[in-house]
Amino acid sequence: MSSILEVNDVHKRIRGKEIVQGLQFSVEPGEVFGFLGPNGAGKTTTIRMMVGLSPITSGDILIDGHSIQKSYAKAIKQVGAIVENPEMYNHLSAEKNLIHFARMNGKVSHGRIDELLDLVKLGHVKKKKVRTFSLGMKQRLGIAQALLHRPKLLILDEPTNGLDPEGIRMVRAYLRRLAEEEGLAVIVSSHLLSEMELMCDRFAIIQDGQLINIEDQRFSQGEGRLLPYRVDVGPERTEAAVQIIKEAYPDLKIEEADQRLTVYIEKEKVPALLRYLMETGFDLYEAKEDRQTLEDRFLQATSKEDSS
Ligand SMILES: Nc1ncnc2c1ncn2[C@@H]1O[C@H](COP(=O)(O)OP(=O)(O)OP(=O)(O)O)[C@@H](O)[C@H]1O
Repeated sequence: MSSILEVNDVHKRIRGKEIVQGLQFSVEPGEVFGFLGPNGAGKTTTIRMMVGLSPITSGDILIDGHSIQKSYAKAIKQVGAIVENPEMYNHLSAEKNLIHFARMNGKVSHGRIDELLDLVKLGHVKKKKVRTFSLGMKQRLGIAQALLHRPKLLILDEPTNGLDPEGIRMVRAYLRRLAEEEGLAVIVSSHLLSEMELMCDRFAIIQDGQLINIEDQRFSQGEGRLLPYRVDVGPERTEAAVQIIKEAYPDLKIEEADQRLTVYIEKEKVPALLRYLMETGFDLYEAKEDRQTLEDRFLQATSKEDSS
């Protein structure tokens, strides 16, 4: 499968300051890709380069194989973006707004406009004036607008900014649907970890203009995956518990550290293991999945090395 977006060793320098330093990643059709980083990390600057709003100092960005620098028209044709707040005419209805933007885009059928209004769940209020809309409804209309020309890549800078939890939940739900049903690739930026975790298939963590890590959530979910499970049977009995587990589960990977044991096991098999330990005479002080939260991993990834 060929990537819809390729960011190749992109640098951005403004007045001698390196704001983006060699970013490199790609985004595939049908995935929701997050761009995560603290304030000032360089997310907006990178997104502005992706859509040709800001020149690239060195490196290149390809959209559907076309360089945004050398073949701007071809590249941008595949992009729908909301980088700043979507411009809407408050005195016009949702439908009229889309008709207006459709005219600027060339040919867009009324069918497409209705389809998009339904997709972002505004079909029932399409005749209402935008000034009566909540922020979340305006955001959704903005997304419909960005999708008018059937782009392959949708770019949203902080799409849930200023939304309440219900609004965030809705944005999340239809972005996922768009990616799955239309094969659209979606890039969202945010400084909120919890949002990225819920919304994205993968996300890049950036800090000080550098890519620190790419998390692929698809590998950390799903059946058959071995989870680290920490079991505390009391420090004196840890060694004995390891032996007894090995007898019944000879293939299980077991680690012992700090007088605690960690087994790598499928979630569905955990109750049987715990039952087995209790039936063989062990007390269980604690038994829980030993997975670092995203927040732990993020803090670990972004914590700076002590330079002293
Ligand atoms: N035109 C400019 N001139 C000078 N510095 C700039 C300019 N644009 C951005 N910067 C600096 O580049 C860095 C990255 O900014 P950017 O807006 O891309 O970060 P961000 O990750 O989007 O942050 P936020 O979440 O706050 O929007 C910041 O330190 C910012 O001050």
